[in-house]
Amino acid sequence: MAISNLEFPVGVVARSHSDSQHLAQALAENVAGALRTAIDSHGHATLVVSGGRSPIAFFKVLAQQDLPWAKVLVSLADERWVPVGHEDSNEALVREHLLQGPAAEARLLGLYHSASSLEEAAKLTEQTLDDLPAIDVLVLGMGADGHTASLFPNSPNLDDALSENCSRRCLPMLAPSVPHQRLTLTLPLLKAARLPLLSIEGEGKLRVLEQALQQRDHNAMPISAFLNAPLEIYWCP
Ligand SMILES: O=C1O[C@H](COP(=O)(O)O)[C@@H](O)[C@H](O)[C@H]1O
Repeated sequence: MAISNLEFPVGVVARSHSDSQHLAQALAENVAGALRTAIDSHGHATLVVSGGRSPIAFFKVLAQQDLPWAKVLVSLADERWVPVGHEDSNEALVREHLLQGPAAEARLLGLYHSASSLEEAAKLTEQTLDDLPAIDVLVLGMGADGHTASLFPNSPNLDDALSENCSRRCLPMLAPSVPHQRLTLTLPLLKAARLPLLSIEGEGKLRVLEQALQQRDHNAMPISAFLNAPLEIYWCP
């Protein structure tokens, strides 16, 4: 299947790349260009990225881009509720693969807090997010179950997190995979990004995307809540 065979709403652009490395290069150039534009327009830029395994190649190319990195704030769309030293930490992934070389000058706003419960941690993250300016560039990923950020199918709090009127910027979520406990940015904050991008790889995820577009069931496939304009989708087999 090719991504060009899928029917997207007006204003959703899908870009196909030959492989992971070409996707990473094109995505990094687009993100770097948008960060430069943001810095030219308001003096600083805010980039929110996803975790998981897929973004590593993109992070490495982006880290080498010629940018005034000290003017860039990097944060995360979601976090696994594990300390930053843990191998599953999304923040650790960003530190290891993005905040290197020239990009080491960027500031990182992490989401993780140690607390007595996941709910308490999410409240602390909510306070942290007071320091997050409007998002210039958002790079979402998507899991094979149709989750994006840590908006997991059928998780408690999902309805609230996907509501346009959600009063919280961060909510606790439960993933079906280990680590179960997650912190996610909620839909209104994510959807306010000036340049929202979605990066996915593989035939399997393309079929998940197709299903999400057809079913439009946000509870079963939360990614579907984001499949509307404006959105640029990057895909490779
Ligand atoms: O758990 C997560 O999964 C998704 C997808 O990850 P991937 O490695 O399959 O691309 C990711 O977007 C999210 O940030 C992460 O916490």
